[in-house]
Amino acid sequence: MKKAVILARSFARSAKDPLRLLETAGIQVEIKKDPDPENEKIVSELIGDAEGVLVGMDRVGEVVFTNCPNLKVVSKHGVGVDNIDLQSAQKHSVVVANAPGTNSISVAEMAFTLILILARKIPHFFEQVKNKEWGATSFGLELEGKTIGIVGFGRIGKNVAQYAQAFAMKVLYYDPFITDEISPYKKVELEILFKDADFISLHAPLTDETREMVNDKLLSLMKKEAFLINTARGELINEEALYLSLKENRIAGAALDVFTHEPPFDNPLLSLPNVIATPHISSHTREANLKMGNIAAENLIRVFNGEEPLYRVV
Ligand SMILES: NC(=O)C1=CN([C@@H]2O[C@H](COP(=O)(O)OP(=O)(O)OC[C@H]3O[C@@H](n4cnc5c(N)ncnc54)[C@H](OP(=O)(O)O)[C@@H]3O)[C@@H](O)[C@H]2O)C=CC1
Ligand SMILES: O=C(O)C(=O)CO
Repeated sequence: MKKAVILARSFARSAKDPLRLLETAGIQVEIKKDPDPENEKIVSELIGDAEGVLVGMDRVGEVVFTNCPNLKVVSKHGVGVDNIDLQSAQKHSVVVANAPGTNSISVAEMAFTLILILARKIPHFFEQVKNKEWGATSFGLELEGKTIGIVGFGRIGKNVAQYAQAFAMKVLYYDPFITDEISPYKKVELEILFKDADFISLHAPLTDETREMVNDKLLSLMKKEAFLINTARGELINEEALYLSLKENRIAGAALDVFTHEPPFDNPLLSLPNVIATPHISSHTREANLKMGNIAAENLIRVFNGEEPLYRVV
């Protein structure tokens, strides 16, 4: 009987159907809690002699591939595969698969939720009510007529653009891999996007090109009233530069679902009054969790059966 270890945290919480898929396929499933997803040694120990692993943000690199020679497939419970060393996987002949599109609605809805929360200063007013202070102490903003800049115009970015259009916002996007204009949106250079947008939402994958793409130079182009929203990956931003921009009120605020190191409990960004944060939960809805789980399970089963996964990365 082939064995698969499940490390993806949200899978373990509500994965009735995907779990049934795996068990019906005759796979021995072990659900384990990963206490330190960035530590490859621990990840290796948890995988042990299993042939398959279903991961969330658990780091899978050379250490894991070397320590787990039985491993045949790494199935990502989600989209971004930046936590998996793809070159190393190829070197060790391990298949990597992911679940594109399964969480794009949830993440786009989350990004837009954060935009609305920032625009209407919800955390500030909630604190105020809890402190028994009633009435408006400051003004929010309407979205109508404002400009949103979307970095990375893939599945999630395009959903965010649709929502923005429904709010009568102007939509700018930057994506070097899209050559044609996608009407009614406007493709622009990254610098123009940072200069002109009132809200900037990041939706690019983490790659060598995008790592710390949001640096001091780009941040310095932003309007003083503009907000940055990141539901993609923390590493897209140089966090030190962002900290200074926010601390010196050179930009209005930021909403961050993701950080360079997670959990970010010691991250100074969390001490700033103009930052709101969530614990990497943009895809955590019942609907997306089920879709991610089913595709991730199906990918694993297919590779175990000697077939192509639905979405092979390498
Ligand atoms: N917080 C969370 O819980 C979640 C975070 N995510 C993150 O969001 C990212 C985007 O997801 P999704 O929209 O589904 O992915 P997609 O692949 O559909 O979209 C990403 C887009 O960004 C483009 N891109 C690549 N490089 C750059 C660059 N240098 N600058 C700008 N754009 C670039 C891609 O082009 P091309 O396709 O040609 O490479 C693609 O069009 C994921 O990679 C993941 O890291 C995703 C889900 C949940
Ligand atoms: O799908 C992804 O890349 C995620 O980050 C899911 O949490």
